[in-house]
Amino acid sequence: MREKIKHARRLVVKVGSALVTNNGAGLDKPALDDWARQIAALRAEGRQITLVSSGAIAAGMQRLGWTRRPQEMHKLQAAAAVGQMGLVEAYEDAFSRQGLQTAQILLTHEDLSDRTRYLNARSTLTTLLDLGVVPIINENDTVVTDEIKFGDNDTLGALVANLIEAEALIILTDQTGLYTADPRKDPTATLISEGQAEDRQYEAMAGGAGSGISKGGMITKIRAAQRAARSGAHTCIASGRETDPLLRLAAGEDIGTLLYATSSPLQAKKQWLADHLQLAGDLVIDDGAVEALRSGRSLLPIGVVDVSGDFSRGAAVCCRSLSGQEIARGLVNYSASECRRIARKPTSAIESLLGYIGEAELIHRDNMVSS
Ligand SMILES: Nc1ncnc2c1ncn2[C@@H]1O[C@H](COP(=O)(O)OP(=O)(O)O)[C@@H](O)[C@H]1O
Ligand SMILES: N[C@@H](CCC(=O)OP(=O)(O)O)C(=O)O
Repeated sequence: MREKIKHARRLVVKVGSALVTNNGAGLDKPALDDWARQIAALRAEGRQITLVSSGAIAAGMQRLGWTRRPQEMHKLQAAAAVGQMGLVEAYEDAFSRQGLQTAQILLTHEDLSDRTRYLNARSTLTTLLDLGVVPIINENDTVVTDEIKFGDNDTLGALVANLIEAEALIILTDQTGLYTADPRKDPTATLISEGQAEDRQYEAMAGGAGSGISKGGMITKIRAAQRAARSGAHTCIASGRETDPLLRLAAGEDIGTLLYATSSPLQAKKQWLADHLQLAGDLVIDDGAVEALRSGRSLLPIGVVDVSGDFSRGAAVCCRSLSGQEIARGLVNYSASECRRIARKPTSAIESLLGYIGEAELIHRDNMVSS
């Protein structure tokens, strides 16, 4: 199984706050130098590496002399603005010593849910990689609101892996991998060497963040592996404090935890749809429509019993069963008010109800992905 990482040509490496800031003590420059050295060696083998780095808030807090992570959004955003400066400066220094150029990319979830901006982000990133530059990505913490945030950088790392169709996502953290329980709380917990990313049993083993400066914890890493697997990327969770973790993983060595992808990759557009963290509204559908969607057919207005949200044509919406379960998500051909008018009606009635001939389907199967 470890051969999967050995043969990966395009990789995303995510490093967490605890590592980058040495548990909040300030930017760990020797650690940054060490990752830059390993990444330079991987580049020299012809691999393309994108780095997703946390640490802006933790570094900003340290620069501002704050010892406790504030609760207020504006203070966190201010700390991120201060810390991001130091973070990219330190990375630029570290990579330039290896003869590599870097580029800073700050993203919000809104950037990736808008199709045009998503495609722009993808072509900029792949151009940078082709130029031999190492992109360094973080969430654009200074402008995000709850509605448009990824929330944690494990999720961001997975979405970036999907965006650039990377073959591997390597998450470096402060533990040697995924354990059967949080090793900080359960000393009998044992390391899991590998398993299927889609295997639901791992979620139950994973707890929250290990320190006050990190955000995600192990659960977001497991979910990141599930997300990355949808585009065929395999995920490794390993310690950033071991000797040469990136080089050893890339050589196929059995360290950390490998959560491998098993299902065939979703088509790129469907992948983009699946990666939407927020949807514009809900279409509640009857049992017949649930069955139609599950067998890969389009959604027709007749199967829709209720519509919630205020969305326009082309928005990404959720299709839910009568019991509230998410069945699929897709790009809708009609606005929310039009959907309400044609819900429960046969396709033949669309023209007389709306006054124009639109698409026969409310959501075409090419624009839909099952959940
Ligand atoms: N099953 C588990 N296996 C390993 N670590 C776990 C597990 N459950 C919770 N954790 C915690 O997750 C922490 C790593 O996540 P986090 O603190 O968010 O780090 P990072 O800043 O690298 O994202 C570990 O320090 C550990 O305490
Ligand atoms: N964008 C934030 C990252 C927060 C975060 O997700 O941290 P972590 O759980 O350590 O990966 C920052 O740079 O501080």
